[in-house]
Amino acid sequence: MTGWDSRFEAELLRLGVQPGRARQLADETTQQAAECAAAPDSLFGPAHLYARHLLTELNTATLPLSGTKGPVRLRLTGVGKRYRRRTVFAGVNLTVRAGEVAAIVGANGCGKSTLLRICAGLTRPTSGSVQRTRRVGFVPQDAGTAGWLTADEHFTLFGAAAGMAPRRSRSTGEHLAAKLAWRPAKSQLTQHLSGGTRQKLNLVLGELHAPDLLLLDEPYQGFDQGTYLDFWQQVQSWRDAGRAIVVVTHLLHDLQHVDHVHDLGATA
Ligand SMILES: Nc1ncnc2c1ncn2[C@@H]1O[C@H](COP(=O)(O)OP(=O)(O)OP(=O)(O)O)[C@@H](O)[C@H]1O
Repeated sequence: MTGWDSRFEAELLRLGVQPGRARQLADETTQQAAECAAAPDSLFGPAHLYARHLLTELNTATLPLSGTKGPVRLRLTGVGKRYRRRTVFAGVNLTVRAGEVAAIVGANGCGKSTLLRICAGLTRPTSGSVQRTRRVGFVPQDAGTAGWLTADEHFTLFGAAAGMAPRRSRSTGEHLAAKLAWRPAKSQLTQHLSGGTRQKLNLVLGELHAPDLLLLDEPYQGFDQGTYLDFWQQVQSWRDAGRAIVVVTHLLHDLQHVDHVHDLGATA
């Protein structure tokens, strides 16, 4: 067994896969690489990232086990934010565990995006504390994409930041895009994509490195009805794979898909 294989198997075990199943998945993965005459790391990227992706795909993660609670991925305790003398919100408590989806709702301007940025560690709270897992994916409301790059170039760039090999970043990106019914054209620049497709790219980039915690700020703006439904199906598969998800939304019919609702209007 190579170092990559043992790291892959160890990550599967750490994520709660049964030893026999973990060994079987490791064997199958090694065999796949051998068939492509490639080293597993050049084909699949880092072992721990590939283990997480594979579990999402297979929906075989055993975290959380039904009836038991998964580990805490995000905990806000008494979090508040003030801009100068204006209090935006105060005293926010929220705990999201592996395998749970939380929604942050509230009127325009009550601080939903600010709270999500605090969750991501991009904005400092004025009070309270934030505990979060290390592997976080953040999908901002305004796509953080570059108009002069193609989708593939974005995948490679964002993947590299997470230590993923270019080939693996591209194949993962294309695979995730397909789940949103999008097939990126090789040479099309992002500035020529429609708003909804740019938002799909934004979502794929947030998920590319298989984070434990996904923070999504109204991620479906510009999606058509079919893609909107695909998006929620994706959320369900992330949840089943043991990820924690926080979604900012103002669409009340989204709430049927979530485990917790935090009404920020109530804590402003
Ligand atoms: N950097 C900043 N400096 C000063 N005020 C800010 C800053 N960022 C946000 N605000 C203010 O904080 C409040 C909350 O903004 P935020 O964008 O978080 O609200 P929101 O609930 O996400 O709004 P929407 O539903 O319209 O997207 C607003 O009044 C906004 O003007």
